[in-house]
Amino acid sequence: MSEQASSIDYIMEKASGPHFSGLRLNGLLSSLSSSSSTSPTHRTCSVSASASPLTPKQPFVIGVSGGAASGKTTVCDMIIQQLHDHRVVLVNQDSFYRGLTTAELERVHEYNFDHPDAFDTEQLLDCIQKLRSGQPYQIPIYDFKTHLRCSDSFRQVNASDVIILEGILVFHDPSVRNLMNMKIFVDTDVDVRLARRIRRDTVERGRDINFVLEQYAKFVKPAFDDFVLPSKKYADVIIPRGGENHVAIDLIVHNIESFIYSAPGSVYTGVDFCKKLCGVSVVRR
Ligand SMILES: Nc1ncnc2c1ncn2[C@@H]1O[C@H](COP(=O)(O)OP(=O)(O)O)[C@@H](O)[C@H]1O
Ligand SMILES: O=c1ccn([C@@H]2O[C@H](COP(=O)(O)O)[C@@H](O)[C@H]2O)c(=O)[nH]1
Repeated sequence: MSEQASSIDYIMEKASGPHFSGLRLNGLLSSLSSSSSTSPTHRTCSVSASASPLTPKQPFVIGVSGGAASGKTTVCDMIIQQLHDHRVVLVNQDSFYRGLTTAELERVHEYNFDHPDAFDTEQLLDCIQKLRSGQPYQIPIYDFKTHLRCSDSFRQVNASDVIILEGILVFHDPSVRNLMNMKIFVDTDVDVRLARRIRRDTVERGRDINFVLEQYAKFVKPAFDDFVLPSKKYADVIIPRGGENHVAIDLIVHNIESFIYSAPGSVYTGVDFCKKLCGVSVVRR
């Protein structure tokens, strides 16, 4: 054990006598949390109480929405990196795209991938419900080049402390949205999103530039205005500039950790949380 960790243990043990009743971490955290959520100026670090209250050890569900190429995946990766002491699973809404039929494939230029009906939301809901109740799930694998799902392989995900659901329309369906304990919207300038999309779709997804621009004007932009932007109002936290915004990401991670450490039935103790605040790595019991 490091010197820093052992000295924190010493301080906490010393404090755990008659004086310790003054440091009830759960109460402290919940009062901090509720005071921040009532103040508009602290809105960026409040946690939504919209999902049903967490039962012991139930995973914390985070929704991350925003326009295509806004930096959602990048933000999720940064959150996951900082939550390295915990079991975190990332679920991409993209994995739940319905594979196109032969007829749809023949007229792929006319297919709207940005409409809510393009996703199998029933299956996505089933996935989040199962993961939330601690069951494993086999997530489909969608191929952006063929517009089909792999018929014989899946991504197996297991029970976790935190579930992050990322996608352009994860706030659209109320039954999915209501499973979330925290909702984040990544807000990136429209020109930046288009420039990134052109690069990604031509380089990584092997698309022709004319197809990308035509698809953008015909489907992506109108669907952003009709479905994605209106769902921004459900967000608890709005991150301007996506992954560049380290301050917002640090605040979010801090808030998630305070919930994990203070959840009823948590495997962590108040000492763990104090260690974490002091920058000491905490190992799950
Ligand atoms: N802050 C950033 N600066 C530069 N490029 C970025 C930044 N964030 C994301 N990108 C790039 O933009 C593209 C889309 O980012 P991604 O995180 O996958 O967005 P989304 O998941 O919203 O589609 C990727 O190629 C990624 O590398
Ligand atoms: O076969 C497909 C499926 C989806 N798209 C586009 O992808 C984006 C959503 O992905 P992000 O990772 O959130 O950027 C959406 O705008 C669809 O238009 C596609 O082009 N082809």
